[in-house]
Amino acid sequence: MEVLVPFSADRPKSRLADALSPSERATFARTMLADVLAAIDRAGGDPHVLATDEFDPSDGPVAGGPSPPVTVDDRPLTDAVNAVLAERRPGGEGDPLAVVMADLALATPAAFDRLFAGHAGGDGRDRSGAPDVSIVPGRGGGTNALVVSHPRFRVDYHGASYLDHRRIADEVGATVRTVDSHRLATDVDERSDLAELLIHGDGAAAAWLREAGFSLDADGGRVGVVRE
Ligand SMILES: Nc1nc2c(ncn2[C@@H]2O[C@H](COP(=O)(O)OP(=O)(O)OP(=O)(O)O)[C@@H](O)[C@H]2O)c(=O)[nH]1
Ligand SMILES: C[C@H](OP(=O)(O)O)C(=O)O
Repeated sequence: MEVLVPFSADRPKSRLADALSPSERATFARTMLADVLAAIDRAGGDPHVLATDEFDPSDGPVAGGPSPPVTVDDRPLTDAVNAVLAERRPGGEGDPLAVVMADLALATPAAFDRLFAGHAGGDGRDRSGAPDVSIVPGRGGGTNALVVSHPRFRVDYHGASYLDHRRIADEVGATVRTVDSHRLATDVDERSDLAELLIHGDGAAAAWLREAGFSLDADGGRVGVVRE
């Protein structure tokens, strides 16, 4: 299955400005991207990066790993993803298309395998009974991942996009499966999300955080992070 991975190459992770410098945010975003691409690849997905600017996936902070094709489209996220959906027509002439955000730093191959299950995509899996659209809700009402098998479904990101996507699916007559996954529901946007990565992450991004001096702060209330 083709897996579109939107990536803000030129202006990443502004909400982490209170924890990381601009250059650190760029490196951290690329490191999370590398973890996500590796997990997709190991789940049998075929990643394709949709980036805001040119960059070379093979020339980054993480050696090795997949070096997927990169399409550059500097339009806003929603417009860029909808242009691909309109061209591919997944579930029409085209195979199902997954859309997975590049900041799902806890994602594992098993989590992606559960998401892809049932949506045939040239892998011969039986689609009988499969949903037209699978949605992975993110923290704060977002949409962390989708699998689309309906030619008229379109995205509308930001805000309570999970609810927007359920409405859009209803409007086009698409059946929906909501995928409840702790690992795929955790997108790393803000300082508080870094604790999740230190607790549950075992990839390059978690290692990068530790090497940058971050550790858990469990002194009172919800666990956070401190930086030495
Ligand atoms: N192609 C593309 N990807 C985007 C765009 N904005 C965000 N993304 C990617 O979409 C996913 C979700 O991004 P957000 O967390 O909303 O935005 P972000 O740029 O990572 O972080 P913030 O600057 O804090 O909003 C991440 O994989 C981003 O790299 C965009 O305008 N175009
Ligand atoms: C992509 C977007 O992320 P957020 O802006 O909510 O972090 C969304 O989930 O709709």
